[in-house]
Amino acid sequence: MLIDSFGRLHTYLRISLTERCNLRCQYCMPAEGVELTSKDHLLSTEEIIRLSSLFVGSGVDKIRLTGGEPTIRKDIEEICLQLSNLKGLKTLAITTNGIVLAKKLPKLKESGLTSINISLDTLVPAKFEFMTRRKGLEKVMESIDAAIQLGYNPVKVNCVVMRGLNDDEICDFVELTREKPINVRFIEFMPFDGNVWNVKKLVPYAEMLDKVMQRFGGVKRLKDHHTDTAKNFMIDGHCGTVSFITSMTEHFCSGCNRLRLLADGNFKVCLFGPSEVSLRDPLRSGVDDDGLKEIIGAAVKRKKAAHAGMFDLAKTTNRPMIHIGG
Ligand SMILES: Nc1nc2c(ncn2[C@@H]2O[C@H](COP(=O)(O)OP(=O)(O)OP(=O)(O)O)[C@@H](O)[C@H]2O)c(=O)[nH]1
Ligand SMILES: C[S@@+](CC[C@H](N)C(=O)[O-])C[C@H]1O[C@@H](n2cnc3c(N)ncnc32)[C@H](O)[C@@H]1O
Ligand code: SF4
Ligand code: SF4
Repeated sequence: MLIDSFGRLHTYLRISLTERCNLRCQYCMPAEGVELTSKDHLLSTEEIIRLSSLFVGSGVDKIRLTGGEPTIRKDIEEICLQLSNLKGLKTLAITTNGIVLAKKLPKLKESGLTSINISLDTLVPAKFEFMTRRKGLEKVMESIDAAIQLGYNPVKVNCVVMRGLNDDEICDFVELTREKPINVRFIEFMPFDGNVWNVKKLVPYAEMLDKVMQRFGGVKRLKDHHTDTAKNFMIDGHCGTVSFITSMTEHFCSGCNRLRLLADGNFKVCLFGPSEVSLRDPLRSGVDDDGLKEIIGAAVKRKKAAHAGMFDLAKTTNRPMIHIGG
C-alpha cells in the first residue's frame, strides 16, 4: 500500500494537528490570514489515532506532528501518548515554532515525544517581529535550551533563509553550533499560495554553503541517509552540525519517504502535488480498514517522481504552507 510506482517506500507520515498558529510568518501565510476549516470538518483525536494506526500497521515507523502550530492543540499530550503506544512506531517527532514549547515539554517527553525540530529564522528581536508578525524570540530561545536540557539531541533548528532579510545571519546561526548540540538547518525559500515567492528572494544552497566555508575552517560533508531532506555538514571544533534543505536548487525527491495527513483529513502524497484525497469522508461514512487502505494505496501509486521545478511550482495552485505543515 505504501510503495509508489517508482519503488519508493513511505515510512514517514506528517500529521497536521491544526490550521491555526500563534505566529504569522511571512513565508508561510498571507498577512490577512487563511480560511479556516470549520471544527466539525477537522479530524478528531480519535480519527487521527485510527488513521495513524492504519498507517503504522502498514509500515510507517515515523510520525511528525506539525500544523499550523501543533503545540496549540489542547490535547497534544494525549495524542502523543496514544501515538507513542502504536506498535511499530519508532519515532514520534514534532516541528514547532517554540513559542509555548518550553512549558509543555516535560509532559510531552513523558508522553513519548522522541524528536524536536524548532523553527527560528533570526536572532534579532526586531527582525523576528517583522518576519513572524509577532513577538517571541526569547521564548523560542528558551524552548531550544529546554529541549537541550531534557536530553533531545540533536535539537534541530529550522531557518528559512530569505535574501535581504536574514541571509546576513547565516554565520551567526552557525556560530551557535560551536557550543550547543543543535543541528542548524538552512532552508531554501519555497513557493506556496499567499507567500509572494520570488526567485530573487531565494538564497541558493551553493551560495549559503560558500558563505559558511569562507568564514569557518574544517567544514566537512557528512554521509546522509537516502531519505534525508537535508545535506549535512560538521565543522571542526563545533559540537553541533549544520545542514541545508535544498528543495529548490537540488531536490531530494528520489529518496522521498514522506506522506501527509492534513488537519481536515485530506491525504497528500507530495508537499507540492496539488492533488489530495479525503480520508475523513470515507472514514465517517463507515468504510472499513481495507477500503481505506485501497484509497491510500491508489493515491500513493499516483505520486509523481519529483516536483515540477520552482518556476512551475510558483505558478501552480497549492494550499498555503500553514495548511500543509511543511
Ligand atoms: N521539498 C520537500 N521539503 C520538505 C519535505 N519534508 C519537509 N520538507 C521541508 O523541510 C523543512 C524542514 O521540515 P521538518 O518539519 O523539520 O521535517 P524534516 O526535514 O523531515 O525533519 P527530520 O525528520 O528531522 O529530517 C521544511 O521547510 C519542510 O517544508 C518534503 O517531503 N519535500
Ligand atoms: C509550516 S511550519 C509548521 C510547524 C510549526 N508551526 C513551525 O513553524 O515549525 C513547518 C516548517 O515549514 C517551514 N516553512 C514554512 N513556509 C516555508 C517556505 N515557504 N519555504 C520553506 N520552508 C517553509 C517552517 O519554517 C517550518 O520549519
Ligand atoms: S511557519 Fe509555523 S509558525 Fe510560522 S506561520 Fe507557519 S505554521 Fe505558524
Ligand atoms: S517535493 Fe514531493 S516528492 Fe519531492 S521530496 Fe517533497 S514530498 Fe517528496
